[in-house]
Amino acid sequence: MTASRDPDRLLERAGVTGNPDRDQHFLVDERVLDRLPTHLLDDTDRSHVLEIGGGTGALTDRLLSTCDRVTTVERDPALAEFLRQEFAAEIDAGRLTVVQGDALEVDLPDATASVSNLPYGVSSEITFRLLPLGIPTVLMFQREFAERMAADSGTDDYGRLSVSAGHYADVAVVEPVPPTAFSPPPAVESAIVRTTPREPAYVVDDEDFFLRFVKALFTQRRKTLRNAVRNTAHISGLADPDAVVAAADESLMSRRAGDVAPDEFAALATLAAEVGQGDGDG
Ligand SMILES: C[S@@+](CC[C@H](N)C(=O)[O-])C[C@H]1O[C@@H](n2cnc3c(N)ncnc32)[C@H](O)[C@@H]1O
Repeated sequence: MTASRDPDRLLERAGVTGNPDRDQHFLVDERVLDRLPTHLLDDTDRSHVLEIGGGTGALTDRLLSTCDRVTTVERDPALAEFLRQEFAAEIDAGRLTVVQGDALEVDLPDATASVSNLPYGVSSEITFRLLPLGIPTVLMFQREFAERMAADSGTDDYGRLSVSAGHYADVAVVEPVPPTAFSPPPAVESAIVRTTPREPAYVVDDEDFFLRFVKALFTQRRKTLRNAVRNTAHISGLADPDAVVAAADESLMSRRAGDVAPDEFAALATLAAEVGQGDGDG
């Protein structure tokens, strides 16, 4: 990091205070900022790192020190303009691209990894744009969200978020972060999560159906899958849930959603899409 880019000076130069209504909580704890990129595994390809929510550039600066090239996406036009001025030399050298826009809408580049302090209001939507890219990520989340995402089957926190994330990646909470690390401090605790892409054991052709199916089954997490598949057909859109129950492994159907691993859900969703859609469009 260059000394003139310590987080407080960046905030001062940008002339902002951070607006929680716009998901703006800037990291000001230098140790947390320094550690964020180090949570990428050693063998991670750092040739092009994607940052969502550049803010005033405190993390962008760290990424430029540890990675070859960075693209940062920032929705706020004033902050994007500040980043363009502050980092003009890096932009001219072809090491930084600032994209002004909504990370849910802009085309994301072919990055090799992502390190981001995410806007919490849209962290779920952004995560499910990033994970299908199949790249390693280190992301800051609201702590409760992070714990649900990383939860193992059989625990209270395990749910549709853990299954959907676990389908794409191995997920680990690597560091808790207190509100005092941010300006202004958020009302919630935070945590840094590392995701390492994995090849799902079952390729799900229809991701939308998979996510809808898992969501539906977790609305009945205390019922056996046999009952949950039948009772939630109106949510998952299955035309013929009985056909799914008949075709699926009997012992799996006797278990509850909270005890079923992501790969088992993927296999069941693949089967359900094949045999449970009825004759029509499902
Ligand atoms: C939690 S702050 C992090 C800022 C900076 N990276 C840091 O660590 O200090 C999130 C940033 O994301 C921006 N943001 C909010 N919603 C966004 C969206 N949908 N797409 C892109 N950026 C967004 C905010 O303006 C803010 O600068």
